[in-house]
Amino acid sequence: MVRINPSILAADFVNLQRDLARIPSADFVHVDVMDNHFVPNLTFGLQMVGRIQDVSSLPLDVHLMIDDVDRWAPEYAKLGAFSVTFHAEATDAPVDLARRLRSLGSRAGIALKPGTPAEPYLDDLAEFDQVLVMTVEPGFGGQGFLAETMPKLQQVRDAVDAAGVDVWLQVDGGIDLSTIAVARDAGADTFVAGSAVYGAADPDLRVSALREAALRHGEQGHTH
Ligand SMILES: O=C(CO)[C@H](O)[C@H](O)COP(=O)(O)O
Ligand SMILES: [Fe+2]
Repeated sequence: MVRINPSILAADFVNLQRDLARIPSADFVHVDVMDNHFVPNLTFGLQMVGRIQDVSSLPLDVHLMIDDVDRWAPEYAKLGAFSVTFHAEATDAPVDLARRLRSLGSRAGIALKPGTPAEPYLDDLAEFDQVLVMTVEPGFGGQGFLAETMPKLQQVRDAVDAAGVDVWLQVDGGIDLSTIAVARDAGADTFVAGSAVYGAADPDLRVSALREAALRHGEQGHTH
């Protein structure tokens, strides 16, 4: 199973509805919320994500790069977001927050910055629906893929398989037609791509090409 989630961080913010309609073959639309606090960049908040939820035909994969997630993440679940991912670095009680998100009907994701170890969360994998291993420092699109995050991704993949739990493994940052194979090989099944999709002349064709690149690689040697 391979999921391709285009990030609208690379879309045209004044033509978002048009750009949302340009990716019909995607699985989810990835929505990056930044507060200029947790990361040094600012995008949009609850009101905007509510409107995206209203007009999008794809389910929302919300990535919160904000502080105060205990307060704010449940609000995104209440909007009807399919999945809400908060950063591990932004809360002292990730399991409690994940339970709250699930109780509100959303999937619960936990994200790890490149320098954040996975070990503290590996015993609680069943509490989450998704682990996002960041492959860039969060905050900006268009950055280069950090291959040094791959051992951590593999570690999470091994722990998920050993526990026999259904947790999606997402990568986000610098995913393109070549790095998607590297991340697939290390165990990712859910791929966020911003500039690789919206920088293409035909974004939907690029979604298909990314999916094929991941699947083709999987056939050739992927064993997870
Ligand atoms: O969370 C993010 C940045 O913090 C974005 O989802 C990510 O960077 C996507 O952009 P690109 O594919 O261009 O790297
Ligand atoms: Fe993201």
